[in-house]
Amino acid sequence: MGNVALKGIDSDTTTDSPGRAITIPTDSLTLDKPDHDTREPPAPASSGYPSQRILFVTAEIADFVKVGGLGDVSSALPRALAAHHDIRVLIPAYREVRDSALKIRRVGHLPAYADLPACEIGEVTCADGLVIYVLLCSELYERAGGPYGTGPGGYGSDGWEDNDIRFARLSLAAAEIAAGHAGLEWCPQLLHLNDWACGLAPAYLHWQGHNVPSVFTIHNLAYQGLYDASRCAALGILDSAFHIEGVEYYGKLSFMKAGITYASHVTTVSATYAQEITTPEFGCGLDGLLRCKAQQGRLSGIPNGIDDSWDPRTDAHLVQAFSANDWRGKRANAEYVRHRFGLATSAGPLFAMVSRMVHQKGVDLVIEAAASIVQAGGQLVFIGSGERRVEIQLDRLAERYPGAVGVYVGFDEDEARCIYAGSDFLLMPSRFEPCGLSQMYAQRFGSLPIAHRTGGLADTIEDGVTGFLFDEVHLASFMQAIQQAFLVYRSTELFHAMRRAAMTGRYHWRQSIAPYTQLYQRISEEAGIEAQAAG
Ligand SMILES: Nc1ncnc2c1ncn2[C@@H]1O[C@H](COP(=O)(O)OP(=O)(O)O[C@H]2O[C@H](CO)[C@@H](O)[C@H](O)[C@H]2O)[C@@H](O)[C@H]1O
Repeated sequence: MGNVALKGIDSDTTTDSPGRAITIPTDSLTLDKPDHDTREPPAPASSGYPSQRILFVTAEIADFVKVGGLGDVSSALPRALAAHHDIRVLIPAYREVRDSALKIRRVGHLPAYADLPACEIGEVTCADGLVIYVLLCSELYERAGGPYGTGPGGYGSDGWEDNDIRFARLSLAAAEIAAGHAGLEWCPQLLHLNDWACGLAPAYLHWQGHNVPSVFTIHNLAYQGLYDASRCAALGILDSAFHIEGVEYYGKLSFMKAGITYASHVTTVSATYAQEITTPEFGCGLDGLLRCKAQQGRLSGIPNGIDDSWDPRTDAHLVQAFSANDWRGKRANAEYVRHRFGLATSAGPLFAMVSRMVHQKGVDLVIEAAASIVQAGGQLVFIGSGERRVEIQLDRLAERYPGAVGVYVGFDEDEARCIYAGSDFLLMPSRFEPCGLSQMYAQRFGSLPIAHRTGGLADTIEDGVTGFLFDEVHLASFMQAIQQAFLVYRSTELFHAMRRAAMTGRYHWRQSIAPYTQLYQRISEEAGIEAQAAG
């Protein structure tokens, strides 16, 4: 693949410093493409594999409650997999579930176990037919606040004081349903578990002697569900399981480690992150265990996708629909965002950050870069919530640069969609990023991501084609990428070519069906063989 300076662009406008031309791989360009092309490359066939009954277990789902990307995945992936499998979801019955208009039918009951209270299982059928089991236990789940605590922005175990009980209850419910002990008419053949909140499920299955295969997906290794060892008895965890090859992690009980240790297979949400977490730099103290899983062929990366609702031609949240080559609609969204955030009319580029405002996301770097962006004629909008200290810094930034920096501290998906549609560039200097959905949404909406070359960002952004990547999480490296973005912005033809390339949809959940299906089949066969051998 050759990298050449783009034909027809004045070389002066594509060079920021001697010898540093902005280049674009010629065979990736879609310069002559007439319109936004969302055709997917054909996904590898999954039809040769039998359909399975799968219980997808999660602490959040965008249908009811979403803190971040896990909520999106939990809503979209089971729906995509439903094309091939009988897949149902299990979530706690949070207040938002009870308050929704959907009818809850009581279908099962689970007894108390250790300090985990008895609970009931309700069944909800969404308008599109997706069946969601909800764990009814008002003392644990019906509260004013988020799924993990009152503070927004994290998947942490440091929120509600009884999160160990709340999520052990969820995990045990999943295990009991899989073992056929919940009184449901439906019994899964396989569990698909997500992040630390479900980590104890395969452990309970193992301790209770049930051979049900499970996939444990890591969406973010940094949030581990760590608790004092003295909590084991309350959660029904035997002393004999509290050791280095069980659930013990540097003297603490780790839900994340339980999931990794006892699940049949561990996945994470991009190929690069699957490799990164086997290193001390990204492994959060679990890299040794993860290296071992990788050597056994029990760790893989299956990238996230995005669903059909992310389409600028049809998204009803936007002030005006648009497509590639129809930039009037995109400009109308930019005007809306500028107006909404109190920014001045400007011919300069609009940079955006849509994110949980936490250390992972590198918002400190964006705050550092803000002065240079504004001085160069750019504007910035932020939407997000998270660490209070960061929120205050953002508010100060907006006060310092009235008309050039706008901040909304909070969570609002409709506004987030307008910002992806209205912005020219999305800033994502994440220190690590398991996959990242925001950069895919931005690309689909013609906003070019400027991102750290890590995890899923490295896998989903083509530097100089569909966005910009930089190598080191420090200001100088980030600023180089921002300077490239300014240069491209000034060269309309190149800018529009990159936008078109970014908008050409390549990341769809349909592409995840085959790899998950193949994995489900493999671990089911292995469980069957082991069961026969054991019998
Ligand atoms: N203030 C706000 N208002 C409205 N919407 C907001 C918002 N702040 C964030 N969002 C939305 O939240 C989602 C964020 O998803 P990401 O995947 O980019 O990151 P997150 O770290 O939450 O997810 C983790 O899990 C996912 C799923 O696997 C991985 O992709 C990711 O790398 C990992 O860190 C996007 O839908 C974004 O639009």
